[in-house]
Amino acid sequence: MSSAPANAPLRPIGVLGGTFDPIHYGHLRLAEEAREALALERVLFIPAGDPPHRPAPGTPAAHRLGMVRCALRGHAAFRADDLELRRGGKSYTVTTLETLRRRYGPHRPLVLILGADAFFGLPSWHQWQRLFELAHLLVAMRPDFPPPWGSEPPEDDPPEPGAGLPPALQEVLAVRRAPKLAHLAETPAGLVGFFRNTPLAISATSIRRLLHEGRSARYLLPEAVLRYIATHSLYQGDSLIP
Ligand SMILES: Nc1ncnc2c1ncn2[C@@H]1O[C@H](COP(=O)(O)OP(=O)(O)OP(=O)(O)O)[C@@H](O)[C@H]1O
Ligand SMILES: O=C(O)c1ccc[n+]([C@@H]2O[C@H](COP(=O)([O-])O)[C@@H](O)[C@H]2O)c1
Repeated sequence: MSSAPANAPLRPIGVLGGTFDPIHYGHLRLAEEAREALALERVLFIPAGDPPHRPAPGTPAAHRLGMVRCALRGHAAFRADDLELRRGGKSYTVTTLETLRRRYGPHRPLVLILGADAFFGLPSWHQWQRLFELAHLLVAMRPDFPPPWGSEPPEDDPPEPGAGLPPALQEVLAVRRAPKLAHLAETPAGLVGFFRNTPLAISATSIRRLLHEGRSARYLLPEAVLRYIATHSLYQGDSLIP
């Protein structure tokens, strides 16, 4: 039985989709900081079966899911969710959010967490405008990409959208940008929050490259994931490196 009072506000659910080839500390730290900042009840890590905007991943979906499960073990609020793997076809985020909206009901805040690189490409996503009907967006910094906001504002001011953003995103932000992150917990969907997460210059691409070259990837991803990779002899072939 839940210990929350009957009229307690519904805590938001975080959603972090990715190819996770492999999962690394950039993903995990982002999810942890988002969980803390927004008091997320849980964060769902959703490996894409067939990621829409990139070539098919070199690593089978079962192994990408296996690595996510290894990485999340022991964290009570983090869950691997294989809904996109079970669904088959292109892993459109809009379809995933429709499923989650049915699962959690109309009132629960859903927060789609994504890095600045993914956010810049948003206008090319399948039915991207529908995403805002289904969830909020929390946009995180990535050191190798320009931040989605312009010059760095003083700590207490909300960051302003950057001039380099595609016009379609500027239009969306003019209406939907949340002045405070806390607003994302107050309604089910529709806002965009900019997140001052700890910038970590870690990517799955750089990890695949290190492993392919026989170099160490320690401390870029959990030891349990490195053991999984060794056990299953992953990331040894040329075709896995772009
Ligand atoms: N270091 C990071 N900091 C913040 N966000 C990240 C980081 N790495 C990945 N993300 C975000 O996590 C989500 C899933 O990323 P993905 O699984 O594609 O990892 P990746 O490291 O970008 O992979 P690849 O190098 O293969 O493109 C995306 O929204 C991405 O922007
Ligand atoms: O729905 C879309 O059209 C769409 C287009 C590109 C990316 N996505 C999702 O964005 C997440 C990050 O994608 P990627 O390729 O950076 O791993 C992952 O969950 C993808 O399924 C979704």
